[in-house]
Amino acid sequence: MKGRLIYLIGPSGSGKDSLLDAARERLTARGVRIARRVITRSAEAVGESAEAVSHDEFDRLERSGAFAMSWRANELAYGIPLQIDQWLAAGEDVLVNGSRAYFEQARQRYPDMLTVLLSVRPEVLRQRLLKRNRETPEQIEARLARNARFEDSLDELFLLDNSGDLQESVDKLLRLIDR
Ligand SMILES: Nc1ncnc2c1ncn2[C@@H]1O[C@H](COP(=O)(O)OP(=O)(O)O)[C@@H](O)[C@H]1O
Ligand SMILES: O=P(O)(O)OC[C@H]1O[C@H](OP(=O)(O)OP(=O)(O)O)[C@H](O)[C@@H]1O
Repeated sequence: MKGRLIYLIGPSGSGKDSLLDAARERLTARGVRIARRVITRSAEAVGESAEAVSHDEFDRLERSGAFAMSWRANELAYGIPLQIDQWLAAGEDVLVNGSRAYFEQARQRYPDMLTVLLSVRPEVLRQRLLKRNRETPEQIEARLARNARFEDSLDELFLLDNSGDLQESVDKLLRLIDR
């Protein structure tokens, strides 16, 4: 039996990384793998949950077929290691921190994927991005402007509002996965 891909998407600052970190133990207990992304961000900014590489190294990995999925956004490149296909083939569910712009390509490759769109009220989103303090104010405005592209353009997905308490969002995510 094949495992299921869970494709978590949402605006920058909606809380994808926070949600995955907070849910990690309970996801692991359910046998859900969390894909570790490869990102061309500094090791310092990328944290523990991803692998930082240079642009050259990223291009080399991409050319050699190391990624099941890869995309570019926000001046960065992101790759999901090919290993997820082995996990799925072995019947394990895999959760990926994905991209809205890559949604159709992901769905073509994984037609049965469960898509979860994390959302946050716009005024809360700007405040969270400013408070996170990882990007410059210009980069934050560019990320907020990017969201207009995706309004009403995505379908067949579950909405998960993360404007409130993070633990409640963890509970909602697990309920969606358990359905
Ligand atoms: N439910 C929440 N309540 C309050 N702050 C949150 C919540 N979820 C995330 N945050 C904060 O919002 C900021 C953006 O979250 P992050 O996980 O980095 O988002 P993303 O990975 O989607 O860009 C972080 O500073 C994080 O601590
Ligand atoms: O097409 P989009 O939906 O806009 O997504 C573009 C990229 O931005 C996010 O990355 P990341 O979580 O590293 O950035 P963030 O922390 O700023 O959201 C998301 O996970 C994608 O990799």
